Amino acid sequence: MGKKAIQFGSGNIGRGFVAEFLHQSGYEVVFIDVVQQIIDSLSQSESYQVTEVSDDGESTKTITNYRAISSKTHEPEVVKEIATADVVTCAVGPNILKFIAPVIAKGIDSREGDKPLAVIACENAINATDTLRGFIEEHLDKSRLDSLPKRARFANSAIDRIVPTQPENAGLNVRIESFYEWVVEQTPFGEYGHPDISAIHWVDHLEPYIERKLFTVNTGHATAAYFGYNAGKKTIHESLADKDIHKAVHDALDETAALIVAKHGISKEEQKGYVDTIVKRISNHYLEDVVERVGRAPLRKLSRKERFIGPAAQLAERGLKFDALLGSLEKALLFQNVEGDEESVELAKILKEKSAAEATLQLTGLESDHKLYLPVLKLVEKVQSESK
Ligand SMILES: NC(=O)c1ccc[n+]([C@@H]2O[C@H](COP(=O)([O-])OP(=O)(O)OC[C@H]3O[C@@H](n4cnc5c(N)ncnc54)[C@H](O)[C@@H]3O)[C@@H](O)[C@H]2O)c1
Ligand SMILES: O=P(O)(O)OC[C@@H](O)[C@@H](O)[C@H](O)[C@H](O)CO
Repeated sequence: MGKKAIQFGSGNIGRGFVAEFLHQSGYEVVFIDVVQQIIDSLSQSESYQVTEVSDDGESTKTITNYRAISSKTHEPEVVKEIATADVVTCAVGPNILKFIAPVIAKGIDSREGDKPLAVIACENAINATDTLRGFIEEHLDKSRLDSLPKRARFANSAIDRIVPTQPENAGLNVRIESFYEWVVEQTPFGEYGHPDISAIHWVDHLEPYIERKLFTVNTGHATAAYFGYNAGKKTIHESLADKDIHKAVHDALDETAALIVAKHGISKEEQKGYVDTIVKRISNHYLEDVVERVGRAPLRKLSRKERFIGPAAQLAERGLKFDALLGSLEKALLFQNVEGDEESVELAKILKEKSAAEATLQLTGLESDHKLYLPVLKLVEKVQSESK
């Protein structure tokens, strides 16, 4: 039998990145989603195209050898597929992991244990696979937990490729940037060895990679999005063309660079080169990446380990500067009541109805004795008083 991968989430990253590389490595891909329209489109087509766009022009790859199943209407089929798969990946969003866990648990429970399933969550979050594993374990047959390592192995990953919201008439086709990075822990696979997926850079320690990615690409991206949104810009490219926003992004990335250099032993020169590449990437005008996509789900982005509070808290602990990150945070707090974004509506409600202390705790999870707590509390008070 050929190699089979189950991909939860057939959205931008699912189709445009994960499935592309699974396909390239010889896997049949079974997409699992809950949106019937996308299941139908995938089921009724034999191929779709992934087009890389850059200054060097366009280059298109055709993806074939896939099927699609709805976990909403056909859960038993999904369980059967997982029982005989080599790999489970997901790109559904960090808040959705708890919803896909029960069916993955059933699939793992129905495996016998000749070779473990490789589970790799491909989300923008620190240790998303560990989070998914925690939810899966809540649903596993407790009497068989001893044999879990023979039935499944779990590896954290860092995934980087900009896949913007696609034009409405694009169908299944995806336009993306040519750059990509997919880094995954290899130690969890132990004696079995990691799965054979050509795009992946396998490492023993993921933290430097995931923190560098989240606190550079995503901190810079989100800073451009929130400043841009508040200045009436449409895209990230347009935002970065504004010299004040460009400076705000660089200032924030100078601060996160200080953390990355101090914590992970990456040289200043290497980090500077990385930052320059990232700013060039997020400025890519071919991508038409709208500020609402990049700023989406502000409650997740404001949380304790995420792209602003995560690095700012660590900088504060080290006695290093974090003022520019506070500037980004202020703009993020103003991303309120954005059409189609439930979290932005909830953010507005929290800031309106809660005291500054309650809102600070709920939004950021910062401990009241943390060095970052008071500066953030003051910022929350300022945003609240200016909104009145
Ligand atoms: N787009 C990017 O540039 C990019 C890059 C790197 C990482 N990521 C990360 O990848 C993840 C997905 O992002 P995206 O941009 O592809 O989002 P997306 O909204 O395009 O895709 C998410 C998909 O998950 C599906 N889904 C939702 N609930 C589900 C469920 N219960 N079961 C199965 N499928 C479900 C949705 O229907 C949708 O098709 C996020 O964690 C994001 O941070 C995105
Ligand atoms: O996906 P989010 O909501 O965590 O962040 C939005 C963008 O910054 C993100 O999708 C980037 O495009 C991506 O992380 C690039 O690798």
